[in-house]
Amino acid sequence: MYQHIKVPSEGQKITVNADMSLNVPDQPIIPFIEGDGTGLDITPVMIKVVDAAVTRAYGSKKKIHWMEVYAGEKATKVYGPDVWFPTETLDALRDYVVSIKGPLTTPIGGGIRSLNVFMRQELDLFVCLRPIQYFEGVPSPVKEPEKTNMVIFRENTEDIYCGIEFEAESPKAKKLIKFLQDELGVTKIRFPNTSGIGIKPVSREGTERLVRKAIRYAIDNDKPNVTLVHKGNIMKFTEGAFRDWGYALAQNEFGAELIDGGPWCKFKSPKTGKEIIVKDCIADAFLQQILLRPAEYSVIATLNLNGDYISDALAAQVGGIGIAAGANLSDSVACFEATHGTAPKYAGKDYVNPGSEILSAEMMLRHMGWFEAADAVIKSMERSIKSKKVTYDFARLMDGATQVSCSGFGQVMIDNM
Ligand SMILES: NC(=O)C1=CN([C@@H]2O[C@H](COP(=O)(O)OP(=O)(O)OC[C@H]3O[C@@H](n4cnc5c(N)ncnc54)[C@H](OP(=O)(O)O)[C@@H]3O)[C@@H](O)[C@H]2O)C=CC1
Ligand SMILES: O=C(O)CCC(=O)C(=O)O
Ligand SMILES: [Mg+2]
Repeated sequence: MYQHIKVPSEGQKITVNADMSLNVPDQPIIPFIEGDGTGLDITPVMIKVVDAAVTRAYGSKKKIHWMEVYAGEKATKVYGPDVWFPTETLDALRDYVVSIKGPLTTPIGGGIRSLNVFMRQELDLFVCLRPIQYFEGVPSPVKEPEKTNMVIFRENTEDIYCGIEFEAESPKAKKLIKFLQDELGVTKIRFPNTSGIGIKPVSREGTERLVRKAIRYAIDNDKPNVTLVHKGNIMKFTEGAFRDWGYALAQNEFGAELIDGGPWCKFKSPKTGKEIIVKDCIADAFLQQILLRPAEYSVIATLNLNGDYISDALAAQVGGIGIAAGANLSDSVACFEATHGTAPKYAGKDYVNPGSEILSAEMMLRHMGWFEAADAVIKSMERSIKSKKVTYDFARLMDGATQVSCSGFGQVMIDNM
């Protein structure tokens, strides 16, 4: 069926029911993309730790059958020099429903466009879910890191991030500038002859499906508030519309009522009866609020680029992107991945923290309903950090730490299971 992907001889596919719940067999086949750069280091460690957690939780009753699929530099070696994201990789990620990937490199300026963005768009993985959780003992630059407890819902398919761009002085950029000037009456492009042009599409459908997921998450997980983060004062019809559509959805679909004339609004959780507040914050102010008043923010719904910046900033508050986990989700398909990139200077050195990909796998196990295995990962992570046997990123900030390698930390986690 596939050209280069080898389907494991044992194991079955995860399937999706009509109501979008999953059928997870005891022996599921899970596709994984190793990733570029430090993906080579962290992905094998993630697999070992997850296998140990599954065995710890279920003995021989359950087992993941890993199926390697290719993207990035490895794909060009397997499929040929220009094949960065083979169609059969997309097919496998879609067909097998739940997958995990290491980071993929995107060159700056020229070269290929982001393979990560490509995958999210092609599979319509419209939610980038990034929980920010603090583990006791993790060194943090803030005084009270435990007050940072947020979950980011980042729109994953739209915005300036989606790659509609035209290079300065190219015929297309010239044509677009002329169209803007002649047809749309745009008079204020500073340096029109040398401007590159980027387009920022933000739709009502795209906003609503993201904000709906964020509000449902708040209901299902007993969270006190959802904050729409935007730069709508400046970009009125994209980021401002995101805010307005988000508030309208809260009122129309969840029955939220205005607080003191709005725009903040609130509704009672149908699960707990507690109030959930829907509010908004302009993105620049938000970046200082999360440092100064983190306890006031819980679920964050935001646009693609804001969500990218906010993810790394919040991760730093609880110890850095070495332990920042994430998921790309559609209504049916899920591909889990760390928040960080390929950290090329550390590639192949068995050096970096595998925690972010391990915790992304923990989210994957929870998504599959394998809660006991997910709990085993979390407990082991807690114990391992407390033991102070940690990778360089924590060791350089922790008193009395013993620095271990990437694979060494994986072993520490397995020993602590
Ligand atoms: N989803 C994806 O696949 C993503 C891909 N990328 C791509 O990755 C490439 C490199 O991007 P770059 O901007 O350097 O960002 P990275 O996230 O790769 O690295 C930035 C810094 O974060 C720290 N860091 C990253 N990974 C780890 C880890 N596992 N453990 C501990 N610390 C870590 C390191 O800090 P220090 O130097 O202090 O040790 C590193 O120098 C780019 O091509 C980018 O496009 C970026 C983000 C996401
Ligand atoms: O696609 C990339 O190279 C970067 C993506 C990124 O930084 C992210 O999704 O957080
Ligand atoms: Mg990023």
